[in-house]
Amino acid sequence: MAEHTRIHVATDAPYDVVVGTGLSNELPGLLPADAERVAVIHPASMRGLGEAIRASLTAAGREGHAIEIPDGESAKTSDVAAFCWSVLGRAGFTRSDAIVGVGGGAATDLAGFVAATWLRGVRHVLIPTTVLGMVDAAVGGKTAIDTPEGKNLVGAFHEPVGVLCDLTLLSTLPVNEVRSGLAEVVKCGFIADPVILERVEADPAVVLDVRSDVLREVVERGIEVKARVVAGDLTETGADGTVGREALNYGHTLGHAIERYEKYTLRHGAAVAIGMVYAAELARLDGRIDAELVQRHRDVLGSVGLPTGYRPGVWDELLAGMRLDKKSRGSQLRFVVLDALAEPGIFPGPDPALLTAAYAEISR
Ligand SMILES: NC(=O)c1ccc[n+]([C@@H]2O[C@H](COP(=O)([O-])OP(=O)(O)OC[C@H]3O[C@@H](n4cnc5c(N)ncnc54)[C@H](O)[C@@H]3O)[C@@H](O)[C@H]2O)c1
Ligand SMILES: O=C(O)C(=O)C[C@@H](O)[C@H](O)[C@H](O)COP(=O)(O)O
Ligand SMILES: [Zn+2]
Repeated sequence: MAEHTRIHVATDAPYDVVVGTGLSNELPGLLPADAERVAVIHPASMRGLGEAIRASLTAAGREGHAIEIPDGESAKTSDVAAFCWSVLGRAGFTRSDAIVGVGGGAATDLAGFVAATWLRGVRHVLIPTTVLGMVDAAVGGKTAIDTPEGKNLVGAFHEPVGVLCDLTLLSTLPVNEVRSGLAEVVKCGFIADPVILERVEADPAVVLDVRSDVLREVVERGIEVKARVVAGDLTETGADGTVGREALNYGHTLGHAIERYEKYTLRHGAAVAIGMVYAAELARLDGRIDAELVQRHRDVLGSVGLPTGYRPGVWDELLAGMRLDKKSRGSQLRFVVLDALAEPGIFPGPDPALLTAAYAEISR
């Protein structure tokens, strides 16, 4: 397979997602030449990598600052954002300076949010270190922090100027994190690129191997789906009458409610996997898809070790959590569903009895 793949994200401020191995030489070329100061925002567990990037920037004549944030979802808070703003302020970051976000999706969501808000927006490059970050979180410009009321409730659309996906960084990633990332990859399979599903079905074990060409292929296919969708509808307005960017939210309505209910101890991808099976059951009960396609969700997700059901007895709490989903309009819930394989659609305001019946199907 080619050493480097460049996937172009053709939005109004276009950029490339570079996928390959040993990509450290690429960073200087992606950073704006006039950025004198560069802040490297990284989680505590990525201190070695963050410091190495900071040192390489300093050696190349820039003023490098490392900003360490907590691991995982606990980075996505207003307190952590305020800490980053404080470091940038004390170091004198101006509008021509830049941010590099390194880490999983939580770190890149926070780094992107800081870049979006500092001086109302400075340029940033993202270096995702998880499968999920590479295939999804670092691409497309959705940045966010959580509030106690729910997930990603505060944020902005702010695109990076470049994304570096160095596959060698995945060598330390626990297999459960690989599984979580594969949920978003599989999501891209169901909403747009069924070849992804065929690759997983052919050999689930090889897809879980971060050194395999198959993992690389499905990651690249997932990035291509995301790049295509966000280029058509960056800010999720669906203005051309199609489902647009909301398609990428497949499985997330229930998924986000479960994540919050679990206090973020369940991986994002695991929650989204359950949410996709729920959305598939909802679509079947509404007569949109058949039982075979629902079973395909369970089989593909289950084959890579993702959960496909959730506990009974918590429906009311989950329903309350879903009301703050960004696709809701007033008191109406809206779900991304499939009308057929690779044909996503919106199901606005399902009957409450249908919502409960679909939950019964995943919580037996
Ligand atoms: N902005 C978007 O479009 C978008 C898309 C999908 C998901 N997300 C967000 O992404 C987040 C989930 O991201 P995630 O699944 O990457 O989880 P994460 O960022 O929480 O990272 C998971 C854990 O793995 C560690 N880690 C990261 N890279 C590692 C590596 N190479 N080796 C060993 N450990 C490593 C992290 O420090 C963390 O403890 C959620 O907050 C989700 O909402 C955003
Ligand atoms: O990029 C998008 O658009 C997505 O919906 C991708 C999702 O995988 C991602 O988890 C996203 O952060 C969810 O967005 P939200 O708008 O529901 O917060
Ligand atoms: Zn997601």
